[in-house]
Amino acid sequence: MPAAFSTEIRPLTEVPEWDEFAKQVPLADRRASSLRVIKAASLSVDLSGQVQSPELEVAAEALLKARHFEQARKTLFEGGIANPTEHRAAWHTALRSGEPPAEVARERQRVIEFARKVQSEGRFTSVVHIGIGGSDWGPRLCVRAFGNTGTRIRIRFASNIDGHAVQGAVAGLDPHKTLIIVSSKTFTTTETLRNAERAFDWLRKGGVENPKDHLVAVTASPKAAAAYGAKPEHTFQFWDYVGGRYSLWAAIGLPVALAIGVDAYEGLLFGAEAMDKHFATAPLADNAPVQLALAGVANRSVLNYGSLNIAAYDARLVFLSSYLQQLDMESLGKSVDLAGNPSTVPTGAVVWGMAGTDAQHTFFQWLHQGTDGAPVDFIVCREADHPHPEHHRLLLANCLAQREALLQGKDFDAALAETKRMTKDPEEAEWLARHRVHPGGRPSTLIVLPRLTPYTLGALLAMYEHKVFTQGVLWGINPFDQWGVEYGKVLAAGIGRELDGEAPGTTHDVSTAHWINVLRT
Ligand SMILES: O=P(O)(O)OC[C@H]1O[C@H](O)[C@H](O)[C@@H](O)[C@@H]1O
Repeated sequence: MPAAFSTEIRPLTEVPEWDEFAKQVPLADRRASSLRVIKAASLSVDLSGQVQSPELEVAAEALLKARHFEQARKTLFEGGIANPTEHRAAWHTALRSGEPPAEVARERQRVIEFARKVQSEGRFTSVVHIGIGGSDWGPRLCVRAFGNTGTRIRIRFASNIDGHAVQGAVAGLDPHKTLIIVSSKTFTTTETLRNAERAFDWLRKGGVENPKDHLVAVTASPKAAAAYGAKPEHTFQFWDYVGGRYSLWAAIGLPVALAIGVDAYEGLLFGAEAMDKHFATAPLADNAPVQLALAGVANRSVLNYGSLNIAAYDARLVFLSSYLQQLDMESLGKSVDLAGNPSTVPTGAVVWGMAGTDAQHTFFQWLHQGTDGAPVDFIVCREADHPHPEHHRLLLANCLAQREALLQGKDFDAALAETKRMTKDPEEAEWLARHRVHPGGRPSTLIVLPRLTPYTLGALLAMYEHKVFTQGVLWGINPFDQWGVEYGKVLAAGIGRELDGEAPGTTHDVSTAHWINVLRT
C-alpha cells in the first residue's frame, strides 16, 4: 500500500510539519496585501484573499511531503488503490483522458453515437432522467448551465423519492416521444428504481406498448440493468473505479450529450483533462487545486471555520453549490483517519451556497458580520453570453465589492466617521458605529472563468475534485468512501419494510419506534 494511503499513517497533530504549518497560518497575511493569481486550464484562481506568507509556503510544501502527496497523486492518476476501505481505485481521471483505457474509449464512443442517433432520428423529443446523488447532480448542473436548448431534445430530472418529483417530470410530455434514462451506478437505489417504475407506469398508461423500449440504462451493474429489462444496446456502462460523485465524466454525462450536444459533452471532458494535466504537473506553489486545498485545511483545521461558502456569480450555475456540496461533504465528511483513529483536527467543512447576487440578499449579512463567518469561493465569468453589458458590469462590481468588504472590513474609526455625519450626539454616533464595524480578514478565493463553456465548467469541477483529494491526503482520510450514506440506506430499507407491515425491529430508539407505529399502514 502506498505510504499516503497506509494504515500506518500518523495522526496529523503528531506530524512535526503540521505543527509548523499550524504555527504559520495565524501569522500569515489575510488581507490580500500581495496578489497571488494562479492560471489553470483557462481559469484564473486568485488566492490573494487566503492566508499567505513566504514562511507558510515553505511549511505547506513540507507538510505535503510529509503526507506523501506526490506519491498519492501518482497513485490516483495511475488507477492504483486510492480508496483503501473499498479496495478500489478512484480513476475518474481516466474517463477524460485523451488516451483512455480501451473500455473507457469504447463507452465514450457509444455515448456519442447514441446521442447523435437519437438527435438525428427525431423519434424522441423529451427525456426524463431518473437518478440521484452522483447520478443526478452532474447532468442537472450542466443542463441548467447551458440552457437545455442545444438540441431539440428537452430533459426533465426526477431524483427525489417524493412522488411530486416524478409526477412533475413527466407532466405534459408525450409518452410516445419520451426516453427514460435510468442512471444508477449500483442499480439498486430505492429512489431511482421506484421513480423508474412510476415513469414506466406513465408510459404504459399513455399507450406505449413496450415501455422498456424507451429505457436507457447507465450503470456500473449492467447485469442488474439487464435483469430490469434494459437492452444491451441501450445500456451504457461505467466501472467500480468510478465513484458516484465522480461519474459525470462517464456515461452519466449522456444527458449532456443528448440535450446540449456531443460537443458539449466532449468539451467538459477536455476542460477536465486540461485541469488534470495542470494538477499533475504544475509546481506545488502554482498548482491551483493544491493551493485551494492548503487554504481549505488552514481555514478548517487551524482557523476553525466550520463551513465553505460557494458564491457563483452566475445565474446559470444555480446547482453548482449542490454539486460541490456532494463532492466535498460526501468525500471529506469523515472523522476517522486511514489508520482507523479519530482525526486529531477538524476535517471536512459544511459546503453551502447560492448564486450571487441573490445570495447577497439572503445570507451575506452573516458572512460580513456574523460571529463565525466563512471562507467564500467567488466564481464569476469575465464575459457573459447575454446582450446586456450593463448587467454584467453590475454583476462583476457586486462580486468584487462583496469580496473586498469581507477582506478589508470596516474598522471602528471608519464607521465612526460615517455615523458622526449622521448625528450630532457623540454617544449615539459611537453606538451606531459599533453596529457598522466589519471585522474583515475573512478569507476568500476569486475564480474567474473567461466565459461559461463546457470546457471551463469541466476544468472548474475537476479543480474542485483535486482540491478535495488533496485535502483528503493532508488530513489522512479516505475521500472516496461514504459509509454514512450506506448506513442510512440500510436503515431506511428495514424501516420501509416495517412501514409496509413487517414486525417492527426491537433495536429502534423509543422515538423511531413510536413513529413507525404511527405511520404504519
Ligand atoms: O448511482 P447510484 O448507485 O444509484 O447511487 C446514487 C448515490 O447514492 C448515494 O447517495 C451515494 O452516496 C452517492 O455517491 C451516489 O451517487
